[in-house]
Amino acid sequence: MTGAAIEATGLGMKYRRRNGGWALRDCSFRLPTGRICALVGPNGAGKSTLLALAAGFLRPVEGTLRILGSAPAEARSRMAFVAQDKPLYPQLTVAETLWAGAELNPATWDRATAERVIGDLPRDAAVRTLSGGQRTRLALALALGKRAELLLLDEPMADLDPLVRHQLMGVLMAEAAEHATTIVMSSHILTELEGACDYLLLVDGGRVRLGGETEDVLGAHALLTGPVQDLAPHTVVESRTTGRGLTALVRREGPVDEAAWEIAEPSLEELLLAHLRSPEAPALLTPSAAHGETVAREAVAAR
Ligand SMILES: Nc1ncnc2c1ncn2[C@@H]1O[C@H](COP(=O)(O)OP(=O)(O)OP(=O)(O)O)[C@@H](O)[C@H]1O
Repeated sequence: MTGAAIEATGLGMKYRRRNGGWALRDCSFRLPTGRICALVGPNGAGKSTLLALAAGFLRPVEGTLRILGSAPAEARSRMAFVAQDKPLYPQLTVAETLWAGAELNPATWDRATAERVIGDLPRDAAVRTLSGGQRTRLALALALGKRAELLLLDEPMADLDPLVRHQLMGVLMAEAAEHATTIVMSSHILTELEGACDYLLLVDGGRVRLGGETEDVLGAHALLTGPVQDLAPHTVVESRTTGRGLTALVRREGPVDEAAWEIAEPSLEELLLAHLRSPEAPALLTPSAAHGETVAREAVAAR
């Protein structure tokens, strides 16, 4: 088994201002190193909370979190975190911000990559005069220039125009491939994640509902269409009656009867939407994402 970039065991987090409600609860999972992980889930699911805990910006109320084998605070020099609000020093210029990045990371600073991310942003512009998308580029340049082993990116592409988004996704993927960087990237734009991410974490209601290699999680499910009503022995995530009988997204529990069903593999979007519409569907963690005895018992082997 490869090393873990993130290992969460019984992780729970409450905010004091939230009247005792859990922002995250009972989260146990493992993210192997070298993966590009899509962190998805509805608004308020707990994605930013999970990333801030991993970055060591918040402390869990329950459970433990190991980042690259250490406590989050001890792993800070080996990871980079781009928070949703992209905090930067407004009074500095672009050039001064890059200089600060180089000064803070003298051993690892990768100027060429940082410059590539910055593109044509005027180096003498003050950060406070930059647009939202330009600030994002600068924040990503700092994160990528640090040459971290783990990049935690909270909706990094949300305010970028399509051209820049495409270009920066390319830079991210190239960096990940060249340096085996682990990337965790939250996003609501599923099409953006589909081609780029090889690992998936679906968080919903403060819990991890799906975790593992995207291919394996998708492969563990099937879209079935047919005239029959009996879906046993498969676990039904979502089903609806259509003109052609029944269409269902199921978790395969053994071979599917090919004579009875038209079988298709769901797209990432179909899989995620079906789970979000069916909160009662049981969680699925593939073996590489399962961590701890309890989770291992619940883990479903990828088919
Ligand atoms: N600073 C805070 N104080 C109090 N409650 C908070 C705070 N930050 C987040 N929460 C609450 O914790 C829960 C999880 O929020 P979080 O920001 O982690 O969700 P998210 O999945 O990142 O959502 P989004 O997709 O909208 O960014 C929400 O119910 C939210 O209201």
